[in-house]
Amino acid sequence: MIKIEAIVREEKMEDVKAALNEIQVNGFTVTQIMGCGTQRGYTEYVRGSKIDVFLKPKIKFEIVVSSEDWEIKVIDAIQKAAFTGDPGDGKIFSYEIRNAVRIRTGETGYDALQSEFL
Ligand SMILES: Nc1ncnc2c1ncn2[C@@H]1O[C@H](COP(=O)(O)OP(=O)(O)OP(=O)(O)O)[C@@H](O)[C@H]1O
Repeated sequence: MIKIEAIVREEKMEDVKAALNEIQVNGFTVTQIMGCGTQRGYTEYVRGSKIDVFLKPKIKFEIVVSSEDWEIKVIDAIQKAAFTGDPGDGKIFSYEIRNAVRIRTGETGYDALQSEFL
């Protein structure tokens, strides 16, 4: 099993949700987070006042899939949906995970994922 973490712009949350629904991934976690990338430590003017911005609000998606084919499909969908071409579009990470458990049934591993599409 592979976990994909995608950190995207707040305003791209609905587009990414729609893209995941489109490819029939409906099990995922969304969290409001703060983060910084290469834009770290720049200056912004808010209502005439200068502020040093370090962390910016972002949205994190977490999706666990059962195969590399699904990993590619999910990453491709997120990349297209979250893209603007401007700095700060975000990052996608993926890594292997050891196990999953469906609490209701006790199923583990692949069986614990939503088997009708993964
Ligand atoms: N090396 C990293 N480790 C963990 N999280 C990271 C890392 N780099 C970026 N992030 C997370 O990704 C978010 C988005 O990063 P950001 O888009 O600014 O990346 P970037 O590499 O600077 O891209 P860009 O060149 O498009 O600005 C950050 O706010 C942070 O939450």
